[in-house]
Amino acid sequence: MATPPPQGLSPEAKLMQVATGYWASQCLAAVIRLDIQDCFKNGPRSIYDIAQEKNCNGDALYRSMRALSNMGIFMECEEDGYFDHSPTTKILENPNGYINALKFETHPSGYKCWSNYFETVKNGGPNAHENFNAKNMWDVIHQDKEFNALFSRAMGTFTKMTTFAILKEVGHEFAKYETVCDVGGSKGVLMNELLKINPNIQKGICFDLPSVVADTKSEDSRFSVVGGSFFDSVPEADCYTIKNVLHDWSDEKCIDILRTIGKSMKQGGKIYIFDSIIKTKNTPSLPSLLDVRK
Ligand SMILES: C[S@@+](CC[C@H](N)C(=O)[O-])C[C@H]1O[C@@H](n2cnc3c(N)ncnc32)[C@H](O)[C@@H]1O
Repeated sequence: MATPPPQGLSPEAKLMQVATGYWASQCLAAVIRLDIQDCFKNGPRSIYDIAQEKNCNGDALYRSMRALSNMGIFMECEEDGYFDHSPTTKILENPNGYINALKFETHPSGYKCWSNYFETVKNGGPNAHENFNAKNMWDVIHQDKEFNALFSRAMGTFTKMTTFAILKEVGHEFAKYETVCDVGGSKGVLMNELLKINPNIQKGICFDLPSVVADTKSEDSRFSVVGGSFFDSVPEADCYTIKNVLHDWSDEKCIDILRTIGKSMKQGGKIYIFDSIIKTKNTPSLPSLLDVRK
Protein backbone atom coordinates (compact mmCIF):
# COMPACT_ATOMS: atom_id res chain seq x y z
CA MET A 1 0.00 0.00 0.00
CA ALA A 2 1.48 3.33 -1.02
CA THR A 3 1.42 6.36 1.26
CA PRO A 4 1.29 9.93 0.04
CA PRO A 5 4.82 11.24 -0.54
CA PRO A 6 6.09 13.34 2.35
CA GLN A 7 5.64 17.02 1.74
CA GLY A 8 8.66 19.24 1.43
CA LEU A 9 10.74 17.13 -0.98
CA SER A 10 12.52 18.86 -3.82
CA PRO A 11 10.95 18.33 -7.29
CA GLU A 12 13.83 15.97 -8.17
CA ALA A 13 13.44 13.94 -4.96
CA LYS A 14 9.66 13.70 -5.37
CA LEU A 15 9.97 12.48 -8.96
CA MET A 16 12.71 10.01 -8.07
CA GLN A 17 10.70 8.65 -5.16
CA VAL A 18 7.93 7.68 -7.54
CA ALA A 19 10.28 6.42 -10.27
CA THR A 20 12.14 4.12 -7.87
CA GLY A 21 9.08 2.99 -5.94
CA TYR A 22 9.64 -0.56 -7.17
CA TRP A 23 13.20 -0.62 -5.76
CA ALA A 24 11.80 -0.03 -2.29
CA SER A 25 9.01 -2.49 -2.95
CA GLN A 26 11.51 -5.20 -3.95
CA CYS A 27 13.55 -4.64 -0.76
CA LEU A 28 10.41 -5.03 1.32
CA ALA A 29 9.38 -8.09 -0.72
CA ALA A 30 12.71 -9.85 -0.04
CA VAL A 31 12.70 -9.01 3.66
CA ILE A 32 9.14 -10.17 4.36
CA ARG A 33 9.58 -13.27 2.21
CA LEU A 34 12.29 -14.24 4.73
CA ASP A 35 9.92 -13.33 7.60
CA ILE A 36 12.47 -10.92 9.05
CA GLN A 37 9.54 -9.12 10.73
CA ASP A 38 9.31 -12.06 13.16
CA CYS A 39 12.94 -11.78 14.30
CA PHE A 40 12.66 -8.84 16.71
CA LYS A 41 10.13 -10.21 19.20
CA ASN A 42 12.74 -10.00 21.98
CA GLY A 43 14.32 -6.73 20.84
CA PRO A 44 17.19 -5.69 18.54
CA ARG A 45 19.27 -8.32 16.77
CA SER A 46 22.34 -8.55 14.55
CA ILE A 47 21.20 -8.80 10.95
CA TYR A 48 24.21 -11.04 10.26
CA ASP A 49 23.02 -13.58 12.86
CA ILE A 50 19.58 -13.46 11.29
CA ALA A 51 21.08 -13.92 7.81
CA GLN A 52 22.84 -17.07 9.00
CA GLU A 53 19.59 -18.46 10.42
CA LYS A 54 17.74 -17.62 7.22
CA ASN A 55 20.51 -18.96 5.01
CA CYS A 56 20.88 -15.77 3.01
CA ASN A 57 23.63 -13.25 2.24
CA GLY A 58 24.34 -11.07 5.28
CA ASP A 59 25.66 -8.03 3.40
CA ALA A 60 22.74 -8.01 0.96
CA LEU A 61 20.22 -8.39 3.76
CA TYR A 62 21.96 -5.59 5.69
CA ARG A 63 21.70 -3.25 2.67
CA SER A 64 18.01 -4.00 2.18
CA MET A 65 17.33 -3.37 5.86
CA ARG A 66 19.36 -0.14 5.83
CA ALA A 67 17.44 1.13 2.81
CA LEU A 68 14.09 0.24 4.39
CA SER A 69 14.95 1.70 7.78
CA ASN A 70 15.92 4.95 6.09
CA MET A 71 12.27 5.02 4.97
CA GLY A 72 10.95 4.31 8.49
CA ILE A 73 10.42 0.60 7.85
CA PHE A 74 12.36 -1.22 10.61
CA MET A 75 15.00 0.69 12.55
CA GLU A 76 18.79 0.57 12.42
CA CYS A 77 20.25 0.60 15.96
CA GLU A 78 23.29 2.45 17.30
CA GLU A 79 25.22 -0.82 17.47
CA ASP A 80 26.56 -1.61 13.98
CA GLY A 81 24.59 -4.24 12.09
CA TYR A 82 21.74 -4.34 14.63
CA PHE A 83 18.12 -3.72 13.72
CA ASP A 84 14.78 -3.59 15.52
CA HIS A 85 11.16 -2.82 14.76
CA SER A 86 10.12 0.73 14.02
CA PRO A 87 6.60 1.84 15.02
CA THR A 88 5.54 1.01 11.43
CA THR A 89 6.67 -2.63 11.46
CA LYS A 90 5.56 -3.83 14.89
CA ILE A 91 2.09 -4.65 13.46
CA LEU A 92 3.71 -7.11 11.03
CA GLU A 93 4.29 -9.63 13.84
CA ASN A 94 0.60 -10.58 13.78
CA PRO A 95 0.46 -13.55 11.36
CA ASN A 96 -3.24 -12.91 10.67
CA GLY A 97 -2.80 -9.20 10.15
CA TYR A 98 -1.40 -6.74 7.65
CA ILE A 99 1.62 -8.89 6.76
CA ASN A 100 -0.71 -10.94 4.51
CA ALA A 101 -1.67 -7.88 2.49
CA LEU A 102 2.01 -6.98 2.02
CA LYS A 103 2.96 -10.53 1.01
CA PHE A 104 0.20 -10.56 -1.58
CA GLU A 105 1.10 -7.16 -3.01
CA THR A 106 4.81 -8.05 -3.26
CA HIS A 107 4.39 -11.58 -4.64
CA PRO A 108 6.40 -12.22 -7.87
CA SER A 109 3.12 -12.74 -9.76
CA GLY A 110 2.03 -9.30 -8.56
CA TYR A 111 5.09 -7.65 -10.17
CA LYS A 112 4.57 -9.70 -13.32
CA CYS A 113 1.07 -8.23 -13.64
CA TRP A 114 2.56 -4.80 -14.22
CA SER A 115 5.12 -5.74 -16.85
CA ASN A 116 2.84 -4.85 -19.80
CA TYR A 117 1.08 -1.90 -18.19
CA PHE A 118 2.23 0.47 -20.93
CA GLU A 119 -0.06 -1.44 -23.33
CA THR A 120 -3.04 -0.52 -21.14
CA VAL A 121 -2.21 3.13 -21.46
CA LYS A 122 -1.69 2.81 -25.23
CA ASN A 123 -4.71 0.66 -26.01
CA GLY A 124 -6.93 0.66 -22.91
CA GLY A 125 -8.42 -2.34 -21.19
CA PRO A 126 -7.10 -4.59 -18.44
CA ASN A 127 -4.27 -6.75 -19.80
CA ALA A 128 -2.26 -8.02 -16.80
CA HIS A 129 -3.67 -11.53 -17.36
CA GLU A 130 -2.03 -11.65 -20.81
CA ASN A 131 1.37 -11.97 -19.08
CA PHE A 132 0.16 -15.34 -17.81
CA ASN A 133 -1.76 -16.48 -20.91
CA ALA A 134 -4.90 -16.47 -18.75
CA LYS A 135 -8.48 -15.41 -19.52
CA ASN A 136 -8.68 -12.83 -16.74
CA MET A 137 -7.05 -11.88 -13.45
CA TRP A 138 -9.27 -14.23 -11.46
CA ASP A 139 -7.92 -17.15 -13.45
CA VAL A 140 -4.37 -15.91 -12.78
CA ILE A 141 -5.05 -15.84 -9.06
CA HIS A 142 -6.81 -19.17 -8.96
CA GLN A 143 -4.22 -20.97 -11.10
CA ASP A 144 -1.36 -20.21 -8.72
CA LYS A 145 -1.93 -21.93 -5.36
CA GLU A 146 0.46 -19.72 -3.39
CA PHE A 147 -0.78 -16.46 -4.97
CA ASN A 148 -4.38 -17.59 -4.41
CA ALA A 149 -3.82 -18.40 -0.73
CA LEU A 150 -2.12 -15.03 -0.22
CA PHE A 151 -4.96 -13.27 -2.06
CA SER A 152 -7.57 -14.85 0.24
CA ARG A 153 -5.58 -13.93 3.34
CA ALA A 154 -4.97 -10.38 2.08
CA MET A 155 -8.68 -9.94 1.32
CA GLY A 156 -9.50 -11.29 4.79
CA THR A 157 -7.20 -8.67 6.32
CA PHE A 158 -8.63 -5.78 4.27
CA THR A 159 -12.14 -7.06 4.97
CA LYS A 160 -11.64 -7.15 8.74
CA MET A 161 -10.55 -3.51 8.63
CA THR A 162 -13.45 -2.29 6.49
CA THR A 163 -16.06 -4.57 8.07
CA PHE A 164 -15.51 -2.89 11.41
CA ALA A 165 -16.40 0.50 9.86
CA ILE A 166 -19.40 -0.92 7.97
CA LEU A 167 -20.86 -2.55 11.08
CA LYS A 168 -20.49 0.67 13.00
CA GLU A 169 -22.14 2.83 10.31
CA VAL A 170 -24.94 0.66 8.92
CA GLY A 171 -24.67 -2.81 10.52
CA HIS A 172 -28.07 -2.74 12.19
CA GLU A 173 -29.93 -1.57 9.06
CA PHE A 174 -29.81 -5.19 7.87
CA ALA A 175 -32.17 -6.36 10.63
CA LYS A 176 -35.16 -5.65 8.39
CA TYR A 177 -34.12 -8.11 5.66
CA GLU A 178 -34.90 -11.82 5.48
CA THR A 179 -32.25 -12.83 3.00
CA VAL A 180 -29.00 -10.95 2.55
CA CYS A 181 -26.55 -11.93 -0.18
CA ASP A 182 -22.94 -10.71 -0.23
CA VAL A 183 -21.89 -10.66 -3.89
CA GLY A 184 -18.19 -11.43 -4.38
CA GLY A 185 -18.22 -12.28 -0.67
CA SER A 186 -14.98 -14.31 -0.75
CA LYS A 187 -14.60 -16.25 2.52
CA GLY A 188 -17.73 -14.81 4.12
CA VAL A 189 -16.14 -12.45 6.66
CA LEU A 190 -18.67 -9.65 6.11
CA MET A 191 -21.65 -12.01 5.94
CA ASN A 192 -20.70 -13.75 9.18
CA GLU A 193 -20.38 -10.43 10.99
CA LEU A 194 -23.74 -9.20 9.64
CA LEU A 195 -25.43 -12.39 10.84
CA LYS A 196 -23.80 -12.07 14.27
CA ILE A 197 -25.28 -8.65 14.98
CA ASN A 198 -28.62 -9.25 13.21
CA PRO A 199 -30.46 -12.29 14.62
CA ASN A 200 -33.49 -11.34 12.48
CA ILE A 201 -31.75 -12.16 9.20
CA GLN A 202 -33.00 -15.62 8.26
CA LYS A 203 -30.53 -16.41 5.52
CA GLY A 204 -27.08 -15.01 4.72
CA ILE A 205 -25.61 -16.06 1.40
CA CYS A 206 -21.96 -15.65 0.47
CA PHE A 207 -21.83 -15.64 -3.35
CA ASP A 208 -18.51 -15.89 -5.20
CA LEU A 209 -16.75 -17.90 -7.89
CA PRO A 210 -17.15 -21.67 -7.27
CA SER A 211 -13.42 -22.16 -6.61
CA VAL A 212 -13.47 -19.39 -3.98
CA VAL A 213 -16.49 -20.56 -1.98
CA ALA A 214 -15.72 -24.29 -2.28
CA ASP A 215 -14.12 -24.37 1.18
CA THR A 216 -15.94 -21.40 2.75
CA LYS A 217 -17.72 -22.50 5.93
CA SER A 218 -19.45 -20.96 8.94
CA GLU A 219 -20.70 -22.18 12.30
CA ASP A 220 -23.89 -20.12 11.82
CA SER A 221 -26.66 -22.36 10.42
CA ARG A 222 -28.18 -19.36 8.57
CA PHE A 223 -24.99 -18.99 6.51
CA SER A 224 -24.73 -20.64 3.10
CA VAL A 225 -22.49 -20.33 0.07
CA VAL A 226 -23.42 -20.23 -3.60
CA GLY A 227 -20.81 -20.49 -6.36
CA GLY A 228 -21.32 -18.79 -9.71
CA SER A 229 -20.52 -15.70 -11.74
CA PHE A 230 -22.12 -12.31 -11.20
CA PHE A 231 -22.19 -11.91 -14.97
CA ASP A 232 -24.65 -14.83 -15.21
CA SER A 233 -26.92 -14.81 -12.16
CA VAL A 234 -26.92 -14.30 -8.42
CA PRO A 235 -29.20 -15.90 -5.78
CA GLU A 236 -32.55 -14.27 -5.01
CA ALA A 237 -32.47 -11.97 -1.97
CA ASP A 238 -34.13 -8.87 -0.61
CA CYS A 239 -30.84 -7.23 0.22
CA TYR A 240 -27.41 -7.38 -1.44
CA THR A 241 -24.02 -6.20 -0.33
CA ILE A 242 -21.12 -5.81 -2.75
CA LYS A 243 -17.89 -4.80 -1.09
CA ASN A 244 -14.59 -3.97 -2.77
CA VAL A 245 -15.69 -5.65 -5.98
CA LEU A 246 -16.81 -2.91 -8.38
CA HIS A 247 -13.43 -1.16 -8.27
CA ASP A 248 -11.99 -4.15 -10.15
CA TRP A 249 -14.19 -3.62 -13.19
CA SER A 250 -14.77 -1.09 -15.97
CA ASP A 251 -17.91 1.07 -15.83
CA GLU A 252 -19.57 -1.15 -18.48
CA LYS A 253 -18.85 -4.33 -16.52
CA CYS A 254 -20.07 -2.70 -13.29
CA ILE A 255 -23.36 -1.95 -15.02
CA ASP A 256 -23.56 -5.61 -16.15
CA ILE A 257 -22.98 -6.81 -12.56
CA LEU A 258 -25.61 -4.44 -11.16
CA ARG A 259 -28.10 -5.52 -13.87
CA THR A 260 -27.56 -9.19 -12.91
CA ILE A 261 -28.26 -8.34 -9.29
CA GLY A 262 -31.32 -6.28 -10.30
CA LYS A 263 -32.80 -9.33 -12.05
CA SER A 264 -32.73 -11.45 -8.87
CA MET A 265 -33.60 -8.76 -6.36
CA LYS A 266 -36.98 -9.17 -4.64
CA GLN A 267 -39.54 -6.38 -4.97
CA GLY A 268 -38.54 -3.40 -2.81
CA GLY A 269 -35.05 -4.81 -2.27
CA LYS A 270 -31.90 -2.84 -1.65
CA ILE A 271 -28.22 -3.01 -2.52
CA TYR A 272 -25.39 -1.67 -0.38
CA ILE A 273 -22.24 -0.83 -2.34
CA PHE A 274 -19.13 -0.54 -0.21
CA ASP A 275 -16.10 0.60 -2.15
CA SER A 276 -13.29 3.11 -2.35
CA ILE A 277 -14.02 6.67 -3.33
CA ILE A 278 -11.48 8.14 -5.72
CA LYS A 279 -10.46 11.66 -4.96
CA THR A 280 -9.52 13.96 -7.81
CA LYS A 281 -7.85 17.33 -8.31
CA ASN A 282 -4.47 16.65 -6.72
CA THR A 283 -5.69 15.00 -3.53
CA PRO A 284 -3.50 12.13 -2.25
CA SER A 285 -5.66 9.02 -2.73
CA LEU A 286 -4.60 5.37 -2.91
CA PRO A 287 -7.87 4.31 -4.62
CA SER A 288 -6.84 6.28 -7.70
CA LEU A 289 -3.99 3.75 -8.08
CA LEU A 290 -6.43 0.84 -7.66
CA ASP A 291 -8.24 2.21 -10.66
CA VAL A 292 -5.45 2.49 -13.23
CA ARG A 293 -5.55 -0.99 -14.75
CA LYS A 294 -8.89 -0.91 -16.56
C1 LIG B 1 -11.37 -7.68 -4.35
S1 LIG B 1 -12.18 -9.17 -3.89
C2 LIG B 1 -13.30 -8.60 -2.63
C3 LIG B 1 -13.73 -9.73 -1.73
C4 LIG B 1 -14.65 -9.31 -0.56
N1 LIG B 1 -15.89 -8.75 -0.99
C5 LIG B 1 -13.93 -8.35 0.33
O1 LIG B 1 -14.32 -7.20 0.45
O2 LIG B 1 -12.91 -8.75 0.90
C6 LIG B 1 -13.25 -9.42 -5.27
C7 LIG B 1 -14.05 -10.72 -5.19
O3 LIG B 1 -14.83 -10.84 -6.39
C8 LIG B 1 -14.85 -12.22 -6.74
N2 LIG B 1 -15.20 -12.37 -8.16
C9 LIG B 1 -14.45 -12.05 -9.25
N3 LIG B 1 -15.10 -12.35 -10.38
C10 LIG B 1 -16.30 -12.85 -10.00
C11 LIG B 1 -17.44 -13.32 -10.73
N4 LIG B 1 -17.45 -13.31 -12.08
N5 LIG B 1 -18.51 -13.73 -10.02
C12 LIG B 1 -18.50 -13.75 -8.66
N6 LIG B 1 -17.46 -13.31 -7.92
C13 LIG B 1 -16.38 -12.87 -8.58
C14 LIG B 1 -13.44 -12.67 -6.43
O4 LIG B 1 -13.31 -14.07 -6.35
C15 LIG B 1 -13.17 -11.96 -5.11
O5 LIG B 1 -13.53 -12.74 -4.00
